Amino acid sequence: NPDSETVLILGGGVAGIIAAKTLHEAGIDNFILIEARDELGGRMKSYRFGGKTVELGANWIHGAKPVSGPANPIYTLAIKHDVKMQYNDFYGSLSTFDINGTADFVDVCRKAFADHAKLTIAGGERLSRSLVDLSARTGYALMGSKPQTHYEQAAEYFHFDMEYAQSPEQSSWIAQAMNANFTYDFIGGKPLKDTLLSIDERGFKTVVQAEAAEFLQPSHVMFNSTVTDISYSDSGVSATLDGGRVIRGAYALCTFSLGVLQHDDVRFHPELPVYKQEAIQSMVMATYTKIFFKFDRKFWFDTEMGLYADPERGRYSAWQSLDHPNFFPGSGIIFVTVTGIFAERVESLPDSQVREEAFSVLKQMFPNIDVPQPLDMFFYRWHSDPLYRGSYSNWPPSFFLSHYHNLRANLGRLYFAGEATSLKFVGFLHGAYDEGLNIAGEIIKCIQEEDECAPMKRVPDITNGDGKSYGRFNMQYSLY
Ligand SMILES: Cc1cc2nc3c(=O)[nH]c(=O)nc-3n(C[C@H](O)[C@H](O)[C@H](O)COP(=O)(O)OP(=O)(O)OC[C@H]3O[C@@H](n4cnc5c(N)ncnc54)[C@H](O)[C@@H]3O)c2cc1C
Repeated sequence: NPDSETVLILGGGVAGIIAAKTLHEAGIDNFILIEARDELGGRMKSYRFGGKTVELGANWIHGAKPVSGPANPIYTLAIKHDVKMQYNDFYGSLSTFDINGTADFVDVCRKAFADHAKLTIAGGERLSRSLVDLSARTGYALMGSKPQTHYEQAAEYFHFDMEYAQSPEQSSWIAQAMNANFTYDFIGGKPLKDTLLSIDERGFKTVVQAEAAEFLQPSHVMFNSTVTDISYSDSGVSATLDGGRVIRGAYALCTFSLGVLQHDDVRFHPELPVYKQEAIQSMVMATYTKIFFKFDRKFWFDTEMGLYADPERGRYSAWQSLDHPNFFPGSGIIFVTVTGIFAERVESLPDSQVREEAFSVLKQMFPNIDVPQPLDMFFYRWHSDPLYRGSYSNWPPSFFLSHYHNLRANLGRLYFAGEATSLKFVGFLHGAYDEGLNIAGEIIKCIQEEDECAPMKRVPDITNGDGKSYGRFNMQYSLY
């Protein structure tokens, strides 16, 4: 067993790897990284499909090289490790369809792009004036954007849900504005979508696997080790593995996804305090699912993206061609992305039904073509996987800044990090990176400077603030 000074890093995704690197660079090498799977990378998960490497999880570097600030650290690592990337003209290279085939509503999409920019700018202004949060739906309506037609709804879906994996009514306006402001450059009031797609045959995960190979020793990592229980106190932390083995450390950093924490896949001893549980259950673990198809030939659009307006908002709407000169020409691969509740529905269906439903959409998009049967189809069930329970976090309007502090706060020597604990970049790879770095920094302070071991900010009771104090009422129904 490791000695009592060991730092346990629970989870080998971006946050865990960057935390390990940060400890190493501070001269702390007695850490042990515990990972359930047999490789590092977490939600950077590649898969051989149709003769190519496709990405089931993260695929894009969003806001790679903002003019206004430092480069996205994932971009910096991708350059360092020579990961092959390609600019993805998500909004500019677009063909549009409806149930009767080609339908030109590119102008509607341009307006949706502008409306999304207005939402972001106005949300940023609310934030700087400390105005109360509202839903992005309310924000859109106040900006005059009220999608009615299937085209308007599909266009809004493409610009909003495809980023946050949930609808505007389910999403915080302020968090959306923060996310977009800190990730993308705004030039002339328009966000510059500086988005790169990894097309590396080694998989996008190379970004962190190659980085880890530079400093991780085999003795630092335990693969195929699923944590079932975490016991914590002011004097140490221990993790119990599936099978009963107990690993003890002086500190631990839990980087398991928000979904894992929400579903009690790991039990905590003592039970997590009520304020922590409230924070965990108040953030949302959204689902974003890519359904890959392989055909014997390409029969679809020549643009990078295809947007289909179904009468049901978000039903197999967003298609992306990988059989494109910029990506995998000649591959016969196309994928459709579904999000939110619809993605959870798709996960619950047998593969054959999903294949049939999506295939019938393709037939509607191309009524004049004898659409061939796909040779293969694949999608990953993120929502049901007990190692993730969803794809990434989305901040709902009922999540307050104090919840964020509580989600992130340490409990004695147990610390938390991951994309979900990032204020500026929630949901993103670079959010996970930033938090691996920040929280490792907290642990380092604690180890190296005894008096710096102060608890991180938390708010035990989140109360109604200005203008929202209802006064005291005697409730007719009472627990006590
Ligand atoms: C479909 C999809 C698309 C995405 N697209 C993008 C994108 O294009 N760009 C972008 O920036 N971000 C994207 N993301 C988000 C990005 O992948 C995440 O923000 C990031 O990878 C999270 O890293 P993490 O270290 O916080 O968590 P994780 O990667 O989840 O790491 C946690 C680790 O803990 C392990 N683990 C879990 N439970 C246990 C247990 N009980 N015992 C032991 N180990 C356990 C897991 O296996 C995992 O390796 C996407 C995510 C998904 C799923």
